[in-house]
Amino acid sequence: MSCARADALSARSTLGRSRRGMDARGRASVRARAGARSRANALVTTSEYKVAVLGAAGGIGQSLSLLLKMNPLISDLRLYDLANTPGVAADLSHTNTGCKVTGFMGADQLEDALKGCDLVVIPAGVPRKPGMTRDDLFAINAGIVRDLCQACTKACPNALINIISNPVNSTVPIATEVFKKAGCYDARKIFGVTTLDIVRSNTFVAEAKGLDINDVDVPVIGGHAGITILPLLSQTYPKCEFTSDEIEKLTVRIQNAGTEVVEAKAGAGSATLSMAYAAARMAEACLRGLSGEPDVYECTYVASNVTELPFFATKVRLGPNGAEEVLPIGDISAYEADWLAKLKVELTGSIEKGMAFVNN
Ligand SMILES: NC(=O)C1=CN([C@@H]2O[C@H](COP(=O)(O)OP(=O)(O)OC[C@H]3O[C@@H](n4cnc5c(N)ncnc54)[C@H](O)[C@@H]3O)[C@@H](O)[C@H]2O)C=CC1
Ligand SMILES: O=C([O-])CC(=O)C(=O)O
Repeated sequence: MSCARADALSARSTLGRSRRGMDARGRASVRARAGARSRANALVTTSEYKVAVLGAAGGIGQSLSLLLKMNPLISDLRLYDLANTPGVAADLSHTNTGCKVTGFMGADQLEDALKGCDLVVIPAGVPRKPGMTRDDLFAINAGIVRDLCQACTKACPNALINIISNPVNSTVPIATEVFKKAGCYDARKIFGVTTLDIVRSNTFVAEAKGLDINDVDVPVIGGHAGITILPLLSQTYPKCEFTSDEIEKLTVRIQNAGTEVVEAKAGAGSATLSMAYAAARMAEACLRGLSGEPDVYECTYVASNVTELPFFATKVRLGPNGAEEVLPIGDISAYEADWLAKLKVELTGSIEKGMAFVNN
């Protein structure tokens, strides 16, 4: 499939972009109200996914858990954190959606939270404060992601893993090495969640060009930190003409958008609401792929042969086994090629740092 075709499909097929995701929820709720038992049963057989959120009591975790509780593809939602999950779970359990929610608290309950899960979403860890880079979080978050992934290798070795905890450029290699060591690594199942970069790019481009936000799709490749975030404005769908000034301003804004939020929050953390929204979209795409729905695409940071780097974010086709196909970068402009050369140097260092953390 050509990249342009994949862009077009992706633009129509995911939660954030789409009226389609909202329609699916609407349809599920109408069915429930009508009490159409046989149709509801048919729905249940294809919608019984078990999902765990690790770090569920945090800024991202709580909003994300609410969005996942509203997703008709999920029947069983497990909320794990070091503290406060009983309260978050009790609160969410009062919402009248067809999904069971259970809180798990403390390391003793981690494996119970994970048992039988199809998808594990990990926003556990500390966020940035003004003046910090994402790599400054490595000292704390690397160990958190390693330990949580070790528990996944025991309790749900076949689950898809969506890693949000920063620095994503290093935490995905960490997760990979943990699964390799445990003898249950499947490159198709570990994802760094870079969806927020796509969500932001689509928003900023739609605003700048006066486009319908529901129609815009900007692929973002590379990684998820500063200059490793590379929006491919030359591949914007629908096709758009940008001046060089627009390209420079949009690219730099997208690369620094996380910092824009960190500074606006002035010490109270980083993006949580937009991140929860983006993570819910990625989780839904993974589940739709698992369910056998064709043509589900997202840009995400995965094990990749697209460049000489072992991990790289490009558009990926999601299916019953996870990342069924990692799509190539496609044609890019000279401006983008310049950034690509620079980002590879930084990304290589972050990947090596993550791998060394587990192996040395
Ligand atoms: N991939 C992306 O695009 C983005 C990633 N992030 C990252 O997400 C992470 C979480 O951010 P926030 O939710 O704002 O932070 P937060 O501090 O509000 O929440 C983090 C939660 O993780 C929990 N936690 C810490 N250690 C844990 C462990 N061992 N097991 C289970 N839970 C544990 C904490 O108790 C807390 O509830 C940060 O690393 C942040 O940098 C944030 C925004 C975007
Ligand atoms: O900037 C941060 O620290 C959080 C993040 O990854 C983002 O918002 O993209």
